[in-house]
Amino acid sequence: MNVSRDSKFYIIKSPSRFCWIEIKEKQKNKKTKTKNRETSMASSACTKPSFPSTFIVSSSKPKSKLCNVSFNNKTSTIAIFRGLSHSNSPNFQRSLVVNNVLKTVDPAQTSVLSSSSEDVGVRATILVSEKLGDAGIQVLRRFGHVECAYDLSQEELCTKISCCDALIVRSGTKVTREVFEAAKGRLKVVGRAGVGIDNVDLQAATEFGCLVVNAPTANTIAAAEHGIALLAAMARNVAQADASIKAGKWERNKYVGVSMVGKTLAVMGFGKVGSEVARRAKGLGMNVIAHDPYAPADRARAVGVDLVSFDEAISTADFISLHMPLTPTTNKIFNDNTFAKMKKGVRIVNVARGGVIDEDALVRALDSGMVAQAALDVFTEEPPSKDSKLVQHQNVTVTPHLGASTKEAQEGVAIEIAEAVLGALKGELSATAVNAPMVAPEVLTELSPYVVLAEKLGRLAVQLVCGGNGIKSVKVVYRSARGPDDLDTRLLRAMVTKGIIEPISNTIVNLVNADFIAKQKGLRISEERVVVDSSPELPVDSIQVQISSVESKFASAVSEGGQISIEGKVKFGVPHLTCVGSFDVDVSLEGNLILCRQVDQPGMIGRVGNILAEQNVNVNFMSVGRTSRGKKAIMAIGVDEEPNKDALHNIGTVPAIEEFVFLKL
Ligand SMILES: NC(=O)C1=CN([C@@H]2O[C@H](COP(=O)(O)OP(=O)(O)OC[C@H]3O[C@@H](n4cnc5c(N)ncnc54)[C@H](O)[C@@H]3O)[C@@H](O)[C@H]2O)C=CC1
Ligand SMILES: O=C(O)C(=O)COP(=O)(O)O
Repeated sequence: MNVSRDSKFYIIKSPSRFCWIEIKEKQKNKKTKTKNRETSMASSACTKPSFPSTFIVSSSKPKSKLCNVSFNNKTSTIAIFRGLSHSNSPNFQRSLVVNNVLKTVDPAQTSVLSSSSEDVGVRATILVSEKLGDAGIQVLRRFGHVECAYDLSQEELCTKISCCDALIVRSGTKVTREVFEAAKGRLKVVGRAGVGIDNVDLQAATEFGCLVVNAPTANTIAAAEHGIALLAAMARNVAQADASIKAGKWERNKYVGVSMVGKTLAVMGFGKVGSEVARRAKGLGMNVIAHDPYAPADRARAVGVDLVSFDEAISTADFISLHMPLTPTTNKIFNDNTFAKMKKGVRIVNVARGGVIDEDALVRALDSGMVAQAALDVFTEEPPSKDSKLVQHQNVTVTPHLGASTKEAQEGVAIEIAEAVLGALKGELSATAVNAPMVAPEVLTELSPYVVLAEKLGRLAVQLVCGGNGIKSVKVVYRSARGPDDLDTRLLRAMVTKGIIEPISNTIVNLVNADFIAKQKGLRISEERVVVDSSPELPVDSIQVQISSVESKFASAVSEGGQISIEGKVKFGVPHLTCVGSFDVDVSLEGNLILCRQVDQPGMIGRVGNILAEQNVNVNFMSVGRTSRGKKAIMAIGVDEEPNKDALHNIGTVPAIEEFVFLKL
């Protein structure tokens, strides 16, 4: 990027095809006014209200990356970076220099451009809508343009989101279907800087192909410590006594508490937080039991805790501490019925989610004395209304959702989520994905060449289909020496689906939405595993993609069973096509592919090779498979360039060639 002198002005020149430019609105002050005397517009062929299609900028320093520009009577600072954009301003616009002409770009297109042009290295835009630890923000800034905008209304969030590649939230931002709709496909990842994802519409995220990741471990201890803090504060009336003394009273008899030692604590939800609460409560001399329908008994035994039924837990406990997620099953699981089954005078702590308690029922239970006290960090609606009977109840201790709010936890969560979001933006699979299969890094490394193979086979298979009946049924057959437990095929299935759907629609398919999109398009993808006697070192020996009940534009691709069938293997890390219909071939799946069926006779490779060479098409691989000598043969030719119409026509005129097809990989 040059900013060259022309009279008083500097003209933007871009040696690269694309260059991102960011406009930052600047307040007019005396200083900028002076500079602006030199600023002028070259053109105002501007169709959009505030932005010209080409212009000349001035700069006080030649070759500066910061220039002043004036248009529509506004002064702006323009920051020019080759392939980068950066601004803290919420009012920035992205524009593009193409052949030295500055153009405005529809924000919705920006991700398409960035992914189609690697040399651009465009920085992702990451919106952080709630307070995130600085360490995480620093990590994010190394990779993307980070905008921190807190307390956005739902409308403001929807407006901003269409310019964002990633959104990072805590529990206060409702990421609804509306938000995903407003993102118009640009939003690639939502990062929840914490555990609970009940504020994110996961179904909508999945439908829109947006990955949701969370930071599940960094705030566990903070939440557990807060649970214990509330338990002790409630038992000893700390909050009430504090308020009383500050109100000028000295009520020693009123705030006599209860002891915790020897009492039974029921931990409801024996996950990360629940088990840490249990460990700590045992240290306080409590008898701890737990209820969790999904927790392994040996994990509980290791902490010295008995797993019991829901009813047993709530009916025997003196204290109940809630640590389950808010789901349709746990919604208001503590209600009039369940309070009625509790031991009279029970004390309840909730640092999980407000929604697991029917709050009106809890008020009734408190009023009747069934529940002696409650200590609540979370509420159905946050913040709760000022006159909430529950919050105002004298036997209730409240904190404003502080479970995760320690310095240590917030730094940890911020780094954990920043890394997860950046990984997702780079296209890596996340270990903390909430709406996509989690794939361990070592599994991913092992599977990565097969992922490429799976997508290319899908892409090839769909191009072999002709006729307008639509594809209804696809079968993926994996031949492998490994048993089903040692081979996770979700990723491979998703990539076959991507390969099949993307060439025939404008839908972007990824690991998140593959199954959903397939279902939506009425495409049934079934899988079969065949155990073969190959090396168990390799996860997969071969992948075969079959499309049934369709016609093929290349009849030889139809197997004896009547389906289009192609098969591939990974050889030395490179995906190869190894079988087309009933013909064995061996061609690396790089560049593009020509498949020809011919009468097996000498000189065929040379003839087709010459036709391609005449048109400057480079052959990178060639393989011939035949049924038997002198009969039918399939020639698979890998080509770097796309042959033009003449070349394809000339191949078709070679008398021994009975059919051929050109396929793009
Ligand atoms: N107040 C705060 O600031 C914080 C709140 N939390 C909340 O605490 C809860 C637990 O978090 P983690 O332990 O990290 O999650 P986790 O996923 O490790 O544990 C949740 C446990 O609940 C169990 N569970 C699910 N349905 C259940 C049911 N019907 N009955 C009993 N148990 C059930 C699960 O099997 C799992 O073991 C979540 O709701 C989370 O959002 C977490 C961190 C901070
Ligand atoms: O991690 C969780 O589930 C929490 O509830 C913490 O919420 P927060 O990030 O503090 O809004």
